[in-house]
Amino acid sequence: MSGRSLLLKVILLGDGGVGKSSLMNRYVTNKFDSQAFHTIGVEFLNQDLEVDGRLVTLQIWDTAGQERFKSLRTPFYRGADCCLLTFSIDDRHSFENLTGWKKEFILYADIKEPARFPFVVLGNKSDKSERAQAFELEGVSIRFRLLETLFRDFCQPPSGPIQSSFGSLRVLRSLVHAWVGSQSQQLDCQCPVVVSLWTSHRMLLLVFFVQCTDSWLGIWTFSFAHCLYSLFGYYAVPTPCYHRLCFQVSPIYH
Ligand SMILES: Nc1nc2c(ncn2[C@@H]2O[C@H](COP(=O)(O)OP(=O)(O)OP(=O)(O)O)[C@@H](O)[C@H]2O)c(=O)[nH]1
Repeated sequence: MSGRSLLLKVILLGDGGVGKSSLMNRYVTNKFDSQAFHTIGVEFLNQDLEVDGRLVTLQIWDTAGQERFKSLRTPFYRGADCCLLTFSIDDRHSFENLTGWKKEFILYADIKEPARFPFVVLGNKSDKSERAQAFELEGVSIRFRLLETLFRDFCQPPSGPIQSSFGSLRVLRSLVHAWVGSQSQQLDCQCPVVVSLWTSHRMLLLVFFVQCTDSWLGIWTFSFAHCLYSLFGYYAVPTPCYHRLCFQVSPIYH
């Protein structure tokens, strides 16, 4: 391993109770507290990773999702390298609110080119699939229309090759690698991908890599996934491989 560590600031945003603190603690300390309290303001933990032989320190900032803590969390958005927009799959509003979270982040982090900024959407609490299925019955397409809107919104075709402030998407991929373990080992692509993965404690991650060199391919991929879901109730997971675009099909819930 070479050189000094590269520090990467990652911000977790999302409604109160979606599980941001739990995600962070699970990732860094491998602990899960079913009686977790609401965060007040912000907290952060560091996690070291090795990426391509280089040491990267992820500084993960967990923020308070409740509205009353807005003024306490927003000053910490500046300087972020990546924003993880988190929702709970059993709470549709937490998903609908992601657009607002994204706007808040762009404003307070003073992001000049939002279309080039790496946002990742995480859907947490996959173990609560029964409630999520109730949403399905309420209106099957609502959630996916939202996903599509969000995806399109995030996936404005960039004007040039992606140049994130920390070099490349490799670091982000490594974050997801570490997060979801061995299942994500094939995450090596240059296009936006929609991934659904279960972690060891059954969190579903819907990960949208939205900064990419070829957005149109991503939109096509997403449409394909959407079609599969509409037709068969299955979600297509492009096994991320840019040159040989191949698909695994997995049920979105258990
Ligand atoms: N069933 C289930 N519960 C979870 C999961 N992740 C978190 N929780 C629970 O959800 C509750 C809220 O989790 P937190 O991690 O505190 O949520 P938060 O988003 O940090 O909330 P704020 O601090 O208010 O912004 C806690 O009781 C957790 O135990 C999960 O994957 N499945």
